[in-house]
Amino acid sequence: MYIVTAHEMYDWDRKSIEEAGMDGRILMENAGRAVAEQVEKRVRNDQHIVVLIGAGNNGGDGFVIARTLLNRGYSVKAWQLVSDEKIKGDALVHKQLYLGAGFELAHLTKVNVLFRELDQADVIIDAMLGIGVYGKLKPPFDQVTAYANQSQALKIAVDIPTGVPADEGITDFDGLQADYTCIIAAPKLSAFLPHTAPYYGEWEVVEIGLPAKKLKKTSVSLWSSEHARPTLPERHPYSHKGTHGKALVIGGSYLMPGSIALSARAALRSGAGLAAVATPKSAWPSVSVHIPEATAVSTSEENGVLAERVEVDFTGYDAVGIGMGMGRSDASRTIVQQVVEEADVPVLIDADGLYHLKQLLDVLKNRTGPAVLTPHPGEMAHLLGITVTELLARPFEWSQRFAYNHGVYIVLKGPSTIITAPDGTQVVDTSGNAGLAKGGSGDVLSGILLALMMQSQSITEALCNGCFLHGKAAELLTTEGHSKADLLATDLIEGLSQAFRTLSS
Ligand SMILES: NC(=O)C1=CN([C@@H]2O[C@H](COP(=O)(O)OP(=O)(O)OC[C@H]3O[C@@H](n4cnc5c(N)ncnc54)[C@H](O)[C@@H]3O)[C@@H](O)[C@H]2O)[C@@H](O)CC1
Ligand SMILES: Nc1ncnc2c1ncn2[C@@H]1O[C@H](COP(=O)(O)OP(=O)(O)O)[C@@H](O)[C@H]1O
Ligand SMILES: [K+]
Repeated sequence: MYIVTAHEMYDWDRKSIEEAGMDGRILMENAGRAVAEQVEKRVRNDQHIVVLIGAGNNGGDGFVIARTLLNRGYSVKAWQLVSDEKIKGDALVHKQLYLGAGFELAHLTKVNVLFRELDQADVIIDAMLGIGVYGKLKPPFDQVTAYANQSQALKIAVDIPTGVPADEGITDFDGLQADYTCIIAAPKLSAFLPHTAPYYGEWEVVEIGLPAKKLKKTSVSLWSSEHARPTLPERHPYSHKGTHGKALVIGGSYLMPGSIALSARAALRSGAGLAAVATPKSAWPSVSVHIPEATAVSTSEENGVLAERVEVDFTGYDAVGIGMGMGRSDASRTIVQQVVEEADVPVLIDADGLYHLKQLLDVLKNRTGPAVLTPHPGEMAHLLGITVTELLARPFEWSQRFAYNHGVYIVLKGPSTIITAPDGTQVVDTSGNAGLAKGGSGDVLSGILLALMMQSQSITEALCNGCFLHGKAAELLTTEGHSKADLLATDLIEGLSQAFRTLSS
């Protein structure tokens, strides 16, 4: 499923009408009816519904919704919040159809009268403003939105909650806090941004008859189980351990042996044929106890951390992961540099490896083999030299710029993880839940990604599937047995079995 900007949405709409001969009035009818169907699933017909209607096409959808629900016997009061001359085009056609059907329309004169009505409402349908919003809400939308936000009624937004921008980059806005948003035709970028996504509540996308072929291929899409199922690595009956790849993970330290153990174990649980660990000798006993299947690479150490170079031949491995629990000593930076310069196989850089990478960006640019960076927002902001707030206002744009300029893959982690390829194409994975907000989850993800990178044709697919399995494992574990509070990274590794089984069945 493609994720669109407001511009891409308008472009799709325009081409459907101008090139495919679609009629905007039919699209509006389809949109309103599709939303009404979703409303019916959530609302009983003894509940009182208030539909708030604005000036644009979002308001036009509101007229269709009100008419459809009234025809089906629901108790509905439609409120037009703007003056008559502001209702134009397709919205005016549907206003006339609404009135022609003999239904009553209330006009806003004094906001207090509307507020008394909202006090009586069980359900508020927000058809005030859609993707055409610009700037902060003007009266009466600002007051009505603020009042609705205080209401206990179920709030259902049409396409996008009023006031919320469709695109990234706008942080100063007042938005309607919806419980559920019925998105028209394609999810907008803001459904995946940490500062705007919470306004949507739960959401779903409804199809309204826009010709799929008229949507210009957008650069962002959404990953789902339908993509994961056919692209997950298969295990051929005659395969051997070498077929599934030998991973080398470099990291860990005397005081932080856990991270590298989690990564190595997650890699083997995700199908890697072999895993070797390069960690200080003093850390190895604590690591190996958690992962007897892994082998150790001989290393030298200084004060419990890896010293200078690791004496390994990278050509003996199918992928290298570096940084987990490695520490931030100068010596560990030289090892990150060594890996970036010398390992031609795909390299995944995480955690302390990313900290060092900030000083190695020129080396990174000159690298020819694939590189995958797996930052959380703090690490990504550090790499870019900006604040986390600046990053999160435009995570798609920043990731795209960095991936393109440095020729790397980026997995920007979060509730909506953004996977960016060096050519700038982006995929969003929304699997997972707050059970993952605990130290160690990221180390597990690195191991999963490493294993899938070795077993997949496409690195992007490997990264998308890895994030999806990680999130799915958390979802399955917190549906049965675990809670989001008690879930540990080690549980997540064991939960991978169920995630793999669910996706392959
Ligand atoms: N293919 C499509 O794109 C379709 C879109 N539809 C609906 O149309 C919507 C987009 O329609 P429009 O482009 O008319 O946009 P809106 O419905 O968001 O209305 C924009 C109008 O609202 C006013 N406005 C903008 N910012 C404001 C602010 N800050 N405070 C107060 N008023 C403000 C302006 O008068 C502007 O013209 C979508 O969100 C969707 O609900 C559907 O009708 C069906 C088809
Ligand atoms: N609230 C959340 N909802 C969904 N996923 C989350 C949430 N919080 C964290 N995650 C996921 O958990 C992982 C955390 O990674 P990271 O911050 O690097 O953790 P650590 O390095 O401490 O193990 C990422 O994959 C991230 O997407
Ligand atoms: K709306």
